[in-house]
Amino acid sequence: MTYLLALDQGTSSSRSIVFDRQGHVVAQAQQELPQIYPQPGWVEHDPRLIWQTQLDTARAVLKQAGLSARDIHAVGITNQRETTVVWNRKTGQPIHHAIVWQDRRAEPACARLREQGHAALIQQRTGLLVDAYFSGTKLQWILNQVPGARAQAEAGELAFGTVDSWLMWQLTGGAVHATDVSNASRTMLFDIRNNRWDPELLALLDIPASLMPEVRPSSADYGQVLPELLGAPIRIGGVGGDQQSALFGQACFRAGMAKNTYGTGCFMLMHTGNTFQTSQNGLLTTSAAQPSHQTEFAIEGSVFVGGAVVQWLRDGLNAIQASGEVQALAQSVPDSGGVMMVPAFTGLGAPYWDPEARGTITGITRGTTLAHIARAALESIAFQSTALLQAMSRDAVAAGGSPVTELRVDGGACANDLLMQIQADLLGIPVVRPAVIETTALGAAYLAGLGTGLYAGTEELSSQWRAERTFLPTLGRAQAQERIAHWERAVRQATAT
Ligand SMILES: Nc1ncnc2c1ncn2[C@@H]1O[C@H](COP(=O)(O)OP(=O)(O)O)[C@@H](O)[C@H]1O
Ligand SMILES: O=P(O)(O)OC[C@H](O)CO
Repeated sequence: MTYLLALDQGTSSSRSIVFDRQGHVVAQAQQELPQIYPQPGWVEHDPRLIWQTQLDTARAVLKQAGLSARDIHAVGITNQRETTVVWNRKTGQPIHHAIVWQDRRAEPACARLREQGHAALIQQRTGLLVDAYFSGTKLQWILNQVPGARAQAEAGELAFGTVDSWLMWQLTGGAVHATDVSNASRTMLFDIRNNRWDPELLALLDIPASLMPEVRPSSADYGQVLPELLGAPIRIGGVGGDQQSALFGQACFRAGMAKNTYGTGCFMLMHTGNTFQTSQNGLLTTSAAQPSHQTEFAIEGSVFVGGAVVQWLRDGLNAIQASGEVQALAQSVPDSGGVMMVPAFTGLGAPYWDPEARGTITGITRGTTLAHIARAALESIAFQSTALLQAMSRDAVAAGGSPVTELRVDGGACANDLLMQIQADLLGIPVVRPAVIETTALGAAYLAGLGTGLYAGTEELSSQWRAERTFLPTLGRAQAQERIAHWERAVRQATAT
């Protein structure tokens, strides 16, 4: 048998999964990653723990699967994106904690970039809107704030990387300082049409080019895992940012194919083929995972509070004991009884982009119960995702394509059948849940398999993709539109607060 090992380094945990050649999960191991909150709005990780937890799970999963490193054909890496690590090339030690993608400390630097009129250039080159979310201004912050960092950087002593680069450096004992195009596209420093670091943007943010990792396709030779780490050397054959990796694992390889990941937040990506297209509807353009040197793009939108609204029902309202109980509670009523929840706990993301918006629950009457609120909470996940998909479809049509015709889903909350049915009803298109919902890790395994010649091409991967269940819309379009209009009214109320 031939196996692939995916290392999936996420925001809240490090996971390792062994897949067989057909893409079935053979074994998985997971460890929590401690979060560090030094100040309001700041979020950090200890890079040494990122590495340690990842290595521990890789060792654990091989043990669980009863395999040795020699049984593993190749390793694929997928990771939380944008999170920024800077380390000393000689000692291999990080010079600061990793600044996590959620961290807002670079907002003043971004405001300056916007005020100085650089937003249009940045969007043209990188596909991104100027925001503290991306790595560029986090890296700039480290160089400016960590004592001695700038001088060391200018002397060529430091290396920058997103989490994939950091893991590769550790896995190869410092032999490889590289990243893939999909991770690079989240830095706000990468020219996504020409697949290279942009000298003008590096200069604008005052970042010496010597810090930057070499950029390779998502399927490529990324060196070998040191034999002492897992027991034998293994080739690293694939790397992808987690959302692009999920798009790949969902076999969305062609323009117009889209996936939504329902985790803490929701991340929706639509492949746009080889065409670079900036969104006219508040979405981002990003590099898709690229198995070859051919550029491929995606349009992306994210919802900040997705499954997290269910955590709030559990921890904030004590309405349920465990996330999985929300379905039964919400199903105990036929509808939300006119209650509408906009979970703008931390502002609203795409396509609304309102950092000042705050959560609202409207339409409460004497008859409202916790069950109505739970139903409205689930609906809010689907409404927010609907707004993203509608924005994407408008972008696709504006570029001469067609609206999205099917949505593939994954992530923890896609296990909720009621949520998936509500989603299909609102969208008016089939919502398809695959047999393997570990699509992020699967994407990395597939990229590694392609990079090492295990698969002939993406057609073979498309033929391996299997639906577990398809949710078809049952609600009339007029009714769906009425409900969406109600949601949009509620959003206007939440943004007016
Ligand atoms: N049955 C369910 N219905 C709705 N939400 C759920 C359900 N099960 C888990 N969730 C939510 O999904 C999220 C966990 O999904 P996961 O993909 O593990 O997230 P992440 O990768 O962001 O940590 C949590 O926010 C949880 O509340
Ligand atoms: O680690 P996740 O799944 O929360 O994903 C984080 C995203 O990559 C952030 O852009």
